[in-house]
Amino acid sequence: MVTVRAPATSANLGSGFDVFGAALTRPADVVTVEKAAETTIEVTGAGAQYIPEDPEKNTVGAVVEALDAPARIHIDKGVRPASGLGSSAASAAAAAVALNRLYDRGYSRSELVPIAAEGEAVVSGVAHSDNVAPSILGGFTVTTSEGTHAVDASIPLVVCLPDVAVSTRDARRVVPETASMDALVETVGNAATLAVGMCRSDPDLVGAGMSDPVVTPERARLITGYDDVRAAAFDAGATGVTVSGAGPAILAVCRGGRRRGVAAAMLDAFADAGIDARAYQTRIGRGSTVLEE
Ligand SMILES: Nc1ncnc2c1ncn2[C@@H]1O[C@H](COP(=O)(O)OP(=O)(O)OP(=O)(O)O)[C@@H](O)[C@H]1O
Ligand SMILES: N[C@@H](CCO)C(=O)O
Repeated sequence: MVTVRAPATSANLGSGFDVFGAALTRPADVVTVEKAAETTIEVTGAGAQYIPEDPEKNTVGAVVEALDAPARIHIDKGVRPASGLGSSAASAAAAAVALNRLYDRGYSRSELVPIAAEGEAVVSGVAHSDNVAPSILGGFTVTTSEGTHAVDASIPLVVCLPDVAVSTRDARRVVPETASMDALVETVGNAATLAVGMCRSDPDLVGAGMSDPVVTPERARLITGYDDVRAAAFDAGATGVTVSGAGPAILAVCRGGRRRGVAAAMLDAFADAGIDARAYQTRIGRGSTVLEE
């Protein structure tokens, strides 16, 4: 038996659509696997009632297939589905690390990233790796078709999760098919600024580099109260605010000591819009951890 904890993640970070990702210290999924002749999946925890236990429909089932590793699997969800916090990816990441150990497949953490990404194709139609990469490797990650680079960074964050669901599949439909050269130049500049900020663990640079003129404005329209929550976070001292992944969670970058005030301001703004929400005071953290084997 092997048990692995895989953290929630925030993908895109604004300017790095389908490329950037960051592991969060909390929340997390915990997946336990035991060898079995046939794969069965049991799901408990946050939003379990919305998650299929059929291996054909669960992200973990695709990982079992890719590793040829049938197992009795228990998923304890800490990351609510359709959150923008890499819920589907956290389960897939934990399962990839756990099944690799259980069956002694010998893949490196980096080699497990595309394997876990097969699960994302099951739910969103695209095997994007920007959530599974940080959930496995930890830190800030840059993922391209050539592979993933991970950087340890110490950046305080708040993620505010409203009590509404936005599926990645739906949120990908609003992504523009084209962008102007001006928008491209602005985005490249911002993404590069953010990457430098991560290497320096500088929340001012990271926050400034999250601005994105292409995808985020379209995604923000799907989140009731977004503009007010964003403004409230800036007023409380956030250095940057954007949609986390495909939403509806909203990510705020903070300097040390500002998270409590930023979290309270974001919750108040959602409440003013008539929406219940919860806030996680978190930071960029480590990837999947083996808890028991
Ligand atoms: N193991 C799993 N954990 C969570 N969701 C799963 C899992 N397997 C299948 N799903 C399905 O995936 C969908 C949620 O995935 P989706 O990518 O939309 O959200 P997310 O992972 O929270 O978001 P994001 O990728 O934007 O961070 C739901 O329809 C859910 O039923
Ligand atoms: N890059 C993905 C992350 C969400 O899973 C998107 O924004 O659609």
